[in-house]
Amino acid sequence: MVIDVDKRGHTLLVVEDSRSVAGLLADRIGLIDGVVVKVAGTLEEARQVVLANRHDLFLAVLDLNLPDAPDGEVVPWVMSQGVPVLVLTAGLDDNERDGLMDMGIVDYVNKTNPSEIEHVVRTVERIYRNRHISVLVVDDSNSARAYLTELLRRYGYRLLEARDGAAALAQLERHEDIRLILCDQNMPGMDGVTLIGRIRQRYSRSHLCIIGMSSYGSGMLSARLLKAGANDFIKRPFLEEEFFVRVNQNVELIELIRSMEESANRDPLTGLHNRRYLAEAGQMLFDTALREGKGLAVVLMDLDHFKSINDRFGHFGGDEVLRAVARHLGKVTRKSDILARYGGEEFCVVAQNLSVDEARLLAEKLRNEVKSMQLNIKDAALRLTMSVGLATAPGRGLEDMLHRADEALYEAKSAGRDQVRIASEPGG
Ligand SMILES: Nc1nc2c(ncn2[C@@H]2O[C@H](COP(=O)(O)OP(=O)(O)OP(=O)(O)O)[C@@H](O)[C@H]2O)c(=O)[nH]1
Repeated sequence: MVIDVDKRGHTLLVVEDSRSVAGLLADRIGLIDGVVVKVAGTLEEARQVVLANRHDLFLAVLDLNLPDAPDGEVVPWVMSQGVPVLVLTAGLDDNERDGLMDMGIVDYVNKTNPSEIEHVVRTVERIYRNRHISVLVVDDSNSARAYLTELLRRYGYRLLEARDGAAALAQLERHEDIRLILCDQNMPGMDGVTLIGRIRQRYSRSHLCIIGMSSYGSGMLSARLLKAGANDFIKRPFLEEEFFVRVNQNVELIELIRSMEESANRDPLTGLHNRRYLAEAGQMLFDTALREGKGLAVVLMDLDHFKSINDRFGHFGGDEVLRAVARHLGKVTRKSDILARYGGEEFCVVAQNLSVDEARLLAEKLRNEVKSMQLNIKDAALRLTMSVGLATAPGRGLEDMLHRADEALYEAKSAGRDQVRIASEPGG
C-alpha cells in the first residue's frame, strides 16, 4: 500500500529574530538548487508567510524565542498547519528536548554552534531530496509500522509498507525506486534474516540498503542480519535522533554509490552513456533479444570530416557540435534503446525489438536527423553529415555485431560518406 507519495513544495520558512542567524541560514539554504527561502522575524510574520505559502512549504526552521512568542509558541502553530518543523535553540535541557520530540519535530539544533548550522543545511537538503526516495517498512506489527512511517514521514520520504516477507518481495517487484528497507527480524512465515538473504539475491548494495531491526536477541542476531546482507542494525527501543541519523546516513551512502556509478557510465561531454555502459547494458539487451527471439540492431555512426570542424571552429566549437549531435540523436531513439558516445566523434545505438527493415529505417532516420541539423557556431551556419554502419544479425555476440557494424561504417566512408551501409551476415 502506498501511503505517502505527495508532491511537496519547494519553499522553506526560516523564523528567526536574529538578523545575522536568519541571513546566514537563508544564504546557505538558498544555495540548494530548487529551494526558495522565506524569512520571518516574529510569530505574526511567520503566520502570514505560512498562510500565503501553505501548499508550497516543505519545512520550517523555527527559533524558539521570538519577540511576540517567547516560549516556543511558533512550533505548535506551524505544525498545526501541517508543516514539518526543525527547531533552533540556544541549548535545551532533557525535559525540553523530550517535549519537542513528543510533539513530532524533525530535529533540534543548537544555533550558537557554527557546525550545527551546517547540520541544519544538510538536514534541509536531505529532506528536500527525500521526496524522490522510497522507503519500504517491513514489520508484522501494525503499531510498529505506524510508528516507523510516522517518523519517516517527518523527513519527507515516500513510504511503502509490507506486513510480511512475501508482501515485501512483491512491493520490491512493483517499485523499482525503493532505496531503503527497514526490516523487522521477528515475523511469521519468513524472518528478517531469511528475507534479507532473498532480497540480496536480486538487489545489490548499490541498488538499495537495508536496516535490520529487532527488540530481542543477542549481539549474534545483529551479526546474522548484517551477514545476510543488511547494511546496518537498529535495536528497539531506540532514540529517535539515532534512528534518523542511521536512516539518513544509509540513504546518503546509497546516493553516493549511485552517483559514482552514474558518472562511471556517462560521457561527461555529451551526458550520453559511454562505451563501458554500452558493453554491459548492450550485452543484456543482446541476451534478452536472443532468448526471446526478437530483433536487435547495432547502429554505429561517425561524423564526416569532423577534423575540419575542429580546424575551423577550434576544439570548443567542436565540443559544442558534439553536444548538439547527442541531443538530436536522442530525439530519434527510444527510452528502451541504448544511445552512447562510442569514441571521439563516433556514436552508437543498440535498439531492441526491431525487424531488419525497421532497423534500416532507424539508421536512415538517425542519419537524416544529423543532416537536417541547423547549427550556428560563432555566428557561422554549419551543416553536418555522418556515415552509418548497421548490423542486425546476432552472429557470435554483441562484440561481433559491433565489429561488423564498424566494417559497414568503413564501407560507408569509402563509398563517399553520408550514407548507411548494412553489414553482411556473419561469415557471409
Ligand atoms: N572537439 C572535439 N573533437 C574531437 C573529440 N574527440 C575527437 N575529436 C576530433 O575528431 C576528429 C576525427 O578526425 P578523423 O578521425 O580524422 O576523421 P574525420 O575528420 O571526421 O573524417 P572522416 O571520419 O574520415 O569523415 C579529430 O580531429 C579529433 O581531434 C572531442 O571530444 N572534441
